[in-house]
Amino acid sequence: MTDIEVTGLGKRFDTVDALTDVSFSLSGNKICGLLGRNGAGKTTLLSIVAGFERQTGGTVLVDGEPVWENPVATGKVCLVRGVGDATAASVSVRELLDYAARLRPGWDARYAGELLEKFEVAPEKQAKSLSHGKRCALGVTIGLASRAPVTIFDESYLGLDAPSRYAFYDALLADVLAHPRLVIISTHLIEEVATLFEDVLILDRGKLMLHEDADTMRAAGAAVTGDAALVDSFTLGLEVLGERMLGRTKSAMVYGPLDEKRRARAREAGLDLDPIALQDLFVHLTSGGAR
Ligand SMILES: Nc1ncnc2c1ncn2[C@@H]1O[C@H](COP(=O)(O)OP(=O)(O)OP(=O)(O)O)[C@@H](O)[C@H]1O
Repeated sequence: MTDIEVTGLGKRFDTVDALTDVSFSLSGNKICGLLGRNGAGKTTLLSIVAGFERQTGGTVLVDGEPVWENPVATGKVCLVRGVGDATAASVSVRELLDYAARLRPGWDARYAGELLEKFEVAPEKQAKSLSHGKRCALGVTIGLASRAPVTIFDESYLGLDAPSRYAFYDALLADVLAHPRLVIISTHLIEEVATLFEDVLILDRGKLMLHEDADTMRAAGAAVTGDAALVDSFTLGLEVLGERMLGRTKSAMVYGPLDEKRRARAREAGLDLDPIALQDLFVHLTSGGAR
């Protein structure tokens, strides 16, 4: 089991503070979601954690070791950024996987082959000549088959079409169950992957806004559904994040804990209470002005 300890992390690019005083720790075998709007600092943070980029302040430790220019620490982290940096290479897919196999002690060649078949990526093709979606598929194949103790997908599956994205989610879940490890998924498209997350980190303008386990986050609000008039009466005085109508039925997303008395009132009124969608919460928490 590998752990990551980030303390007071800062990164300045010329005049831009991409990260400011970010601190958190992750340990245990689980899937964590790193959420943030465009420009929030996700790629910068993950690049520093993987040792691709050097911080300008603070520390990042992997199993107690600083990551910058330290192969002991960086060898434990596999970061797939976008389509995967490696997929731009002028080599065949097969050669690229052979290279990954030499680099990654946990590499599973048979599994990599199965994934290529699943995503219909031809091993003899030049990696950089693949379509954008197939390069994404190759990137996530390298990430999954690396079996690195810390595997990071930085928006790396977003170029996949819907069937391939769901194939990726299924493969990830099955593989993490069979080979437990720490996985970090960075995204701003949350709905599809939200159910995979056990932990959620939200970055906002370079600062860590929230680090919570996903169940606690979902319990921070509720979706109240039922007859529109009854929903309106129930939500009076509560913070409502959004509403949806379907005929006479309304669903309102309420932010803030509901005590047992209120929950009983909802039941008596025939209203349904469900956990709030992570996406709705994310939009609410980070919508303080577009950049
Ligand atoms: N090499 C760089 N030089 C200058 N500024 C940079 C550099 N890399 C990132 N930045 C700036 O740092 C901030 C964070 O960028 P970053 O790419 O980490 O955000 P992100 O959350 O990954 O965004 P997105 O979701 O749009 O990919 C942005 O303001 C960006 O312009």
